[in-house]
Amino acid sequence: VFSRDVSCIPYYEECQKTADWLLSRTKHKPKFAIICGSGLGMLAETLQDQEVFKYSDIPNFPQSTVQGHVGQLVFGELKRKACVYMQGRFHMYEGHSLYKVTFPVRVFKQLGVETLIVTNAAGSLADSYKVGDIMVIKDHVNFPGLAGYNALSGPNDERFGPRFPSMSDTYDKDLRGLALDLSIKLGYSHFVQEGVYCMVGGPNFETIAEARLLHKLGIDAVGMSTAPEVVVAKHCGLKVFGLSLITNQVLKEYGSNEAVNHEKVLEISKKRAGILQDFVTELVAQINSNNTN
Ligand SMILES: O=P(O)(O)O[C@H]1O[C@H](CO)[C@@H](O)[C@H]1O
Ligand SMILES: Nc1nc2[nH]cnc2c(=O)[nH]1
Repeated sequence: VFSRDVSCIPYYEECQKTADWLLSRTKHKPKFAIICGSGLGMLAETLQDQEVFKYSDIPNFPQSTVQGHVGQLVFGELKRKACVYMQGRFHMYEGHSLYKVTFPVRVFKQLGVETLIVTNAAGSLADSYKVGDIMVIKDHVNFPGLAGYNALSGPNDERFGPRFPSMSDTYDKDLRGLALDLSIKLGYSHFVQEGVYCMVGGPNFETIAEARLLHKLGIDAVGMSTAPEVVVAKHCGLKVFGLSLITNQVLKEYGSNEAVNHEKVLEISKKRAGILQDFVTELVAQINSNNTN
């Protein structure tokens, strides 16, 4: 489940075939790819001149199985910048190999994408965060990766990137700075934070003891995605920027009956998607006007 089946057709060629299939059907040449987190598919709604491809029609693409993840790629223009949105991501807990989870990122690279923007729904461990806050991801802890369940496990294809990629500067410093400046300009600074995201395997939410452990480790927000996509993006030379929407507080005390569930996560995502959409739209516009890209 966790590493790729090395007996399948060559991975690079497989990604290229999918990229070529898409390029022959869309007029857009995206420089930005945006992955929509749980319940955040509507981020793509502001795209102009849309072209939509269902995952079930795209060669080699996995299928979405989680509620709140529609399962289609949407190409279009945001402030005249060509973008591709992934409405529905793949998670390790769905049973996809990490090679499948990260397949779209490598396809994006072969489409000519230069910047990957990841979004996710996450629970907060930081005491100062509130439900509805947006966290600019400064760094991550890839728990499955640390335990050997890494999307880069298996033979390394140098055409994607090096065997031992550095991850010390993964979330682009300039883009983080730009986002924090933008949050002030947009009047968002009272709910925009910067912090560390942690990926756990899921699909269960945290026990109290696990929540306390993550809190002690200095983690600000926890979810079940993002790290594999980001690791693969960094490996193949994409710029990375990430936003977590805080959909719930992770319980750290016994005796509460406030337990989180996926429906509550989706409810908050739906409520805050508009704000996240504006943030991403303005950021994409600024990246170009500031020549940060
Ligand atoms: O990370 P995304 O896909 O936003 O979704 C998060 O929300 C779901 C749990 O409600 C999990 O899939 C978790 O990873
Ligand atoms: N692991 C985990 N994933 C989430 N996704 C949204 N909220 C949460 C949470 O509290 N924990």
